[in-house]
Amino acid sequence: MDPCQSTSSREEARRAALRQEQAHLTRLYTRLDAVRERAETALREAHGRGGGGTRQALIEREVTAEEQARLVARFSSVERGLCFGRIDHRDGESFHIGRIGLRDEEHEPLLIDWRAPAARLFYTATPQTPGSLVRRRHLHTRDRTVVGVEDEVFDLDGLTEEDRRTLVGEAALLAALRRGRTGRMSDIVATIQAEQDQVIRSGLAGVLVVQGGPGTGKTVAALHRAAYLLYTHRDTLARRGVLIIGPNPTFLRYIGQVLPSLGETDAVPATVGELFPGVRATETEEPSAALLKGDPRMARLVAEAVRDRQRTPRDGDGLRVEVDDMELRVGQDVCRRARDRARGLRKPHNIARKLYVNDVLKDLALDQARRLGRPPLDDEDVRYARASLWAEPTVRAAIDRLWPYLTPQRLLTELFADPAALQRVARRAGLGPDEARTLLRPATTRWTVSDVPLLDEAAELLGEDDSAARALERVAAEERRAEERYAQGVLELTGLSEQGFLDARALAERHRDPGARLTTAERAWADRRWAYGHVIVDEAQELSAMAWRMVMRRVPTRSLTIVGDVAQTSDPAGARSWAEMLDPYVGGRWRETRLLVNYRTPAEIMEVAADVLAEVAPGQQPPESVRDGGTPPRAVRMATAELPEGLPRLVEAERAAIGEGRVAVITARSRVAEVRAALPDLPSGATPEALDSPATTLTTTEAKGLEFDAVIVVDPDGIVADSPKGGHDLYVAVTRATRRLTVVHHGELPSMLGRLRRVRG
Ligand SMILES: Nc1ncnc2c1ncn2[C@@H]1O[C@H](COP(=O)(O)OP(=O)(O)OP(=O)(O)O)[C@@H](O)[C@H]1O
Repeated sequence: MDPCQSTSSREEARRAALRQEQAHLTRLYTRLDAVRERAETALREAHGRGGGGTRQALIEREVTAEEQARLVARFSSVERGLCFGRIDHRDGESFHIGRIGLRDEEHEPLLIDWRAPAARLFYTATPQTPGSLVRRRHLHTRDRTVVGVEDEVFDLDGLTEEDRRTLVGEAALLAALRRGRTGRMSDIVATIQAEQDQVIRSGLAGVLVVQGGPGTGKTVAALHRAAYLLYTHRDTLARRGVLIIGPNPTFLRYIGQVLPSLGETDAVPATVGELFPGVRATETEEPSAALLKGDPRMARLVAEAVRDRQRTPRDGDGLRVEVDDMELRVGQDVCRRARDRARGLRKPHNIARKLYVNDVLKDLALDQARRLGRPPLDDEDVRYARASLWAEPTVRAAIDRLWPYLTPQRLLTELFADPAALQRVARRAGLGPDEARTLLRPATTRWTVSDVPLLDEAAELLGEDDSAARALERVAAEERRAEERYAQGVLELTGLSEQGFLDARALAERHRDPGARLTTAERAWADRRWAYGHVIVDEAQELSAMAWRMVMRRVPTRSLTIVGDVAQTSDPAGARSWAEMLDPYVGGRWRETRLLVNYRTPAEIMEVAADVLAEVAPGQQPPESVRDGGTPPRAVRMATAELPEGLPRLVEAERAAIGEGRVAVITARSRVAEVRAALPDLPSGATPEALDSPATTLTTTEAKGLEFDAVIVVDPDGIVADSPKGGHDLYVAVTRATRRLTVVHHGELPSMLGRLRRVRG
């Protein structure tokens, strides 16, 4: 802003800038309406063409319909905030920046996609390093109207006379940060900061770790990175998909709108508890069990559990089976040899089982022939006899006892419910008797989040007998190649290959059968062995060593973005350092970016959080707040007996204080029942309504990654005492607030919260 401008000339400048930008915005929306209309018409026509015609016509119609539907969805998703910025270059060229790229009828650019290289300076230019920019302008719009503009001038002399007259200044970022929370994370395309831009546009290959304190925009930057990578590497990533791992279902709902609002739908969100198809675990373990189940020694335990199911008969007589009133026998030594031979294959248990079964069946067949007085069997006779013996339920049952076909679920359910087997297997895996007892539980217990990596580990070691499927797949692969060659021809004919939305393989896949019409996300979701093109792990500090083993199997290319804060680790099996977690997989070949500015929590609250951090993780640096908050954070003393009356009163007062925003009451897992009883009308953090309600109750675990206008933390001592990482949980809890923080305590206020202003309840 030009300091010499008087108030009235500033107002005049503002109005002129608004008029200028409104004219361009109107043009943009007119163009958006036109391209959307065209896509809708094309879609209607494609649907209207009926089912007849040649194969070529059928494929063309399919291509058109799918692509036009995709375009309609994309154009509709960018309606809000279509254009949010403009950059002016020294050579007089100027570009408007928006959610998507648009060109006019003459193919001249009207709007540059925020992810395109031409938009980069909008995010990275600073007064020290402006590049070729003379000005950056932020546009504030409501529906299709420009309601504000804000300029940063890098070179006043570089502006034209008219531009100088329309200079306007106002902090776009701070305006965005002060907005009341809606219960859903919003995109930040308009205000991405330079340090975040580096994260977003970092290359696809390799492992990028984004370490940063609470509120530094790690999550939001990672989501924009997903959108950027999908835009820049669409060919690879649209086919293989991007997996986004978050700490719990509420968090995934919280971030769920960001990518669709950026026009991207190819990402697959999941918690660790959902990564094993067919199991959807949400419950967590007691800290001691969670710690043990996350320990890398569990990989050995699972391996030993599998070996334990590859047995030889205990009876010195070997295997004895009744078939047609005759007892057949196979000696113990023969069974042992068959077992050793099958193990020697070094194949998964269920695959190696075939060899074992064949060996034992052969000996049973020989024994049967001997007992029936038949002449020696040739190979053909053996094959026949084996097949008919395998059809006998008694034979199957006997062999199953020695080398059963196992699913991961069966293996672990039976292991955890069998004290003797657990002790035996644990001893062989190097675990102590007490540790084995920690794992013991009834067979009816539901799967927990910590069980899921163990199921995945078991699935790797057990394998599936898919030889028949593989034979079919070989035939299908040849057919597929022929279809792709054909589809490539169609794409070239329709010109769609140039637009880059679809490639021959994707087209051939979609056309082949109804199953293939599933989206990438749907196919990936159902397939445990799906290899993603890129994986983003949020709140990554919470993942145990066993969970990392599972995640790494999902991304053999090791193209990952790992987002987290080791100072916020609350899972007992979580990370103490990134090196400890990552080195086993990439041997030191990972790059780290640190985000240092807190965009969420006002400075007054962050000072309190910094005291907590100094106590629980000395040496860790808290991030610096970008803004002051006004309301000093406070402590309210309330006896436990007063909670039923005092808490609802407090929640009401906070709601009144913040107006439109959201209130959260956060407490320890051990206190949450009591707190929920005092606030029966509030939904709990684990329910789908939690985010849409004006107020909610959460445990510290459920509050991970979320934010609220006002936060009431109940019983800080209880939070600290609740688990070995309780201090870190308290740090998480006090850093969830965007405006107001209240701590409710019944005893003495912990000294690390001494900075809070004490008030009466
Ligand atoms: N450049 C930005 N412009 C506008 N808002 C931003 C920007 N960067 C971050 N924010 C906002 O700051 C808040 C915190 O961001 P985010 O949740 O991504 O932080 P985080 O580092 O993941 O935090 P935590 O570790 O505590 O979960 C969000 O409301 C986010 O939208």
